[in-house]
Amino acid sequence: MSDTDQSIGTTSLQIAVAGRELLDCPVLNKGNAFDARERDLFGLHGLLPARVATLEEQVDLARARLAALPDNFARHIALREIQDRNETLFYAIIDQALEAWLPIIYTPAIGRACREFSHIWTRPRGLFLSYADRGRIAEILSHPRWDNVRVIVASDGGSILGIGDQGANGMGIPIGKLSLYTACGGLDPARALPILLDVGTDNTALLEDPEYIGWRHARVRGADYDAFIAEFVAAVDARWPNVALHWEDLSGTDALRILGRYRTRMCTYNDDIQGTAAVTTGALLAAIRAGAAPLAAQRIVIFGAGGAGCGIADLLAQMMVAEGMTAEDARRRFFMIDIDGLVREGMAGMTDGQRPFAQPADVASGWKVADPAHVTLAEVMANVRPTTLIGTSGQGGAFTHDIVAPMAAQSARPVIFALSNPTANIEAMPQDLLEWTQGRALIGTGGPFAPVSYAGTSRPVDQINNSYVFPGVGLAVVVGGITRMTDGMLLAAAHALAGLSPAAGHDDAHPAPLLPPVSDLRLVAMAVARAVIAQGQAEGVAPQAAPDAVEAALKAAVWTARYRPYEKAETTRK
Ligand SMILES: O=C([O-])CC(=O)C(=O)O
Ligand SMILES: [Mg+2]
Repeated sequence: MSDTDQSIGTTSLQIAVAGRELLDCPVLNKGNAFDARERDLFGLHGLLPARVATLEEQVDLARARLAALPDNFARHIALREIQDRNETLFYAIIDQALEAWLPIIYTPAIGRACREFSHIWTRPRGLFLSYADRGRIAEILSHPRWDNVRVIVASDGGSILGIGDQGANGMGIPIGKLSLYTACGGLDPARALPILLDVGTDNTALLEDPEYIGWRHARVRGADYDAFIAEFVAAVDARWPNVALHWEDLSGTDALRILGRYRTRMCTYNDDIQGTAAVTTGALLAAIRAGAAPLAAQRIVIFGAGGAGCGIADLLAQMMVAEGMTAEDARRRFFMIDIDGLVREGMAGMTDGQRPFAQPADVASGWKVADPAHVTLAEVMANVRPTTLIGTSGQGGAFTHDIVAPMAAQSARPVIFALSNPTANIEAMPQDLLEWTQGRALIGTGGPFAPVSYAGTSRPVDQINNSYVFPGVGLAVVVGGITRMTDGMLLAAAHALAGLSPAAGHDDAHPAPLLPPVSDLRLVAMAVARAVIAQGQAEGVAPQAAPDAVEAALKAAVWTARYRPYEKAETTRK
């Protein structure tokens, strides 16, 4: 298969398979849109009905069928089946109306799709590498089918969205994230590889489900788990030296440990930690432009001190330092709350990600608290009087009226980002947040919400989702030849995102969103990619290239959902 010149619609692809094998290959299949010439060339006569359809006709028909289905879960399943049959058609369906389709192919529908993955799974996609396969990972990866892979999303299903351990059912997420790499970042689907590292599960409902598709075993942990990951990473690195290895939805401590271990050795990043941090940082920058307290005056409470919470604190602190604060002063601005309450020095079980943000052991000595050994969110809120409250806890409804309302009394524009996903796990509903703060809060959520009305105005709800960042990062790696993902590049992504914010001219009469709309995610991915490549060049982790050349390469790399004419490669098998 040759690369195509996207600017010339007629550039053809050299195809080395034919007949039924061609129809069974989702990245090449056109269904009944193969024309007479191609039916001749590839031996498709008889395998397809006589009428030759266009992509547009296929899209219209599919959209009508999808519209007739009872709900978005049914649409998710149907779309995934289309994707497994014909990827071009799948992306053409969701093209043009990303805002409408994202909640169906991704969050929140994907939450239920993961819970029920064993029951809706029909065809193989990507790779399931189970612990029982250890010792032969390199062999499995060696299949020529994967020769063109440039971006891998890998999960062990340990902490899917806000819904916890889903074992092998977590495969829904690598598949979904890679769909967004293509839909938003223009990644050629032939270069995408979703991987589920099946190390067992501790989810008893799954272990007891006779239909469970995964390796029926308690989750492997500790040194055995790390050795399995090490074998996987070494095999990936040897097979694809320039691949982007994206980790997703590992449990918090595994996520931080693995990222720390490998990020200096290869181009690898963790989306929950770094992607979420970059989008949150970009959104906070935008909120500050819209009237939130300036960075130097921010006090930030983060409820949920796992990978995402720690990643957000880390990147925000780096931004504060970049703007002139000392590292010590910056760290003290954060109040992280985990299962054991406010994270303080000397606490048992503190993770490496939490340690820099531990408050002094006696921080609460002058506060009124019920149990000094466990300082709660409500107690922190009452005593710290934060300007920003961020939820990464997975605990639906944790931000109650009593937690939130006092913020409005203390700051003109409190910032509240309730990021947990899917909808049942969100810390507070946007409508409530606005009402409890008399419409003054600058709010954001992790998933999609319809605009909410407050005092006669309709207010869009910003989706502070890492899909504003990772598609652009992937594009940067593929086009820019990036070899390491640095914090500087994440900050550059955050600034690029804030640069597109509609919020700069915000006033009370004309409330504007913090982030550009989801329908602009392609534009956002381009801006993020540009910024990440420029920063990578400045840091010496990407080859130098003139901005014009980068721009041209970015445009040329973007895959679009249309059928290209096929020619027979020399080696076509019939
Ligand atoms: O997937 C999303 O929508 C955001 C995310 O990474 C998570 O919640 O784990
Ligand atoms: Mg995630």
